Amino acid sequence: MGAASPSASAHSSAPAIPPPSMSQVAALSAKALTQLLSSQGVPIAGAAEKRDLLDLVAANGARLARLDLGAVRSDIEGLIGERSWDDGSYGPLLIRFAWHNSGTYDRHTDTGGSNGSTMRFDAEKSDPENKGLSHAVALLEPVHAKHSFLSYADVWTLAGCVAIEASGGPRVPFSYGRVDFTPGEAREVHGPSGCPFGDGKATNPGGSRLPSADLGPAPGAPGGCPMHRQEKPTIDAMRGVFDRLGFDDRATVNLILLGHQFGRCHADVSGYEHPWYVFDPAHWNAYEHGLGYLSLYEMGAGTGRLKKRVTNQGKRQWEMNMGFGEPFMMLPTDMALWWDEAYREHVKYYDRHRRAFKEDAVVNFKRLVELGCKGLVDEL
Ligand code: HEM
Repeated sequence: MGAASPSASAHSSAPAIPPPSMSQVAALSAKALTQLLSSQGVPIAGAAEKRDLLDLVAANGARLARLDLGAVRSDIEGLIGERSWDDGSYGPLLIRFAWHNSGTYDRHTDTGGSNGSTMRFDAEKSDPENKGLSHAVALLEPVHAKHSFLSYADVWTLAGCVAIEASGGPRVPFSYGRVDFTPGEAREVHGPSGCPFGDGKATNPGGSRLPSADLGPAPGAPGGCPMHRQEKPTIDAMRGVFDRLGFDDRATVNLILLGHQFGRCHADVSGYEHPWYVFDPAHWNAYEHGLGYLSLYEMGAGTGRLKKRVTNQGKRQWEMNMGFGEPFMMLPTDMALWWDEAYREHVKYYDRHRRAFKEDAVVNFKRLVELGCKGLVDEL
């Protein structure tokens, strides 16, 4: 995945905003259409069916502009700085939530992803990889109740974009128009469970389509052989998941480094412990203030100072204790970005090109949260 093309950001004057196309509008729910029309002062009395609303949109096309989601963004932002939660922020939880909603996409079947908000259904809700995310669902419920012209799928996804920016990262532009599947629609797409869950066994033994952080050492790998061979099962599976999503190695590295500069692991959620970036886990930091991931990897992985430890929950993680209280931690999949030669080149590239890291992060996160979504409309 290359850096954002300069031409995309180099316009000096604001481009004219075209109204949404009819095919984009047709993908909106009746609620969203009502909101769109009301926000532009179009009287909707008597328009009972979606068909009538679409007729009104067609008749008033010139008056329709994109929706301004500023009020939704600021309501979400208002929730994020919660002092009593972890490191004083719900940001990392919301970023992980948006990624887990989207990371189920399968480009081979064009199923999964954030569209449908299938994490409302039991199988995906109780996927062990999604443990802890019910807090995010509950947190965002009032936001959806207040702005119910947006689907859950849109609110959950927008929250991840807002969280990146509210945590000191770049603005991730958002496009809306995801729908919430009814149980019947979800079963039609995914079978009895109604979720993209259960068919990920090749990459995650639990059946989740999300990546497993550790599949254990390769059976029969001789002790002392290079780590990329010893940990081949985990590396092959994570590459398999990101390929299924449609991301190459560079985008994979970019997305994991983006996500795992924020937040922490929780013994009672995943069985792993501690933050990736001890100094300030609630903010975009690793590439902003000197000490990037490469420095961490070089100090740790490169010199053998990241030491393997098995947590009380039986999870293998790598830690470097620099005497700041908590150690820096790495999951086996994080270590894989150093162990695997192809991934490692991208880690090194981003350490030297930190602006490209940020630009790519915006492009890749937006792409991630739009996988499988059709007819989205850019917010104003
Ligand atoms: C191989 C891929 C990945 C694996 C195996 C993985 C695994 C994990 C695990 C085990 C946790 C700890 C959960 C807990 O104990 O609370 C976690 C947390 C987190 N992940 Fe990932 N992850 C991956 C990729 C990503 C990506 C691509 C993003 C976003 C772009 C991301 C964002 C986060 C965030 C922000 C947290 C912290 C959550 C919190 O503090 O509550 N992860 N991840």
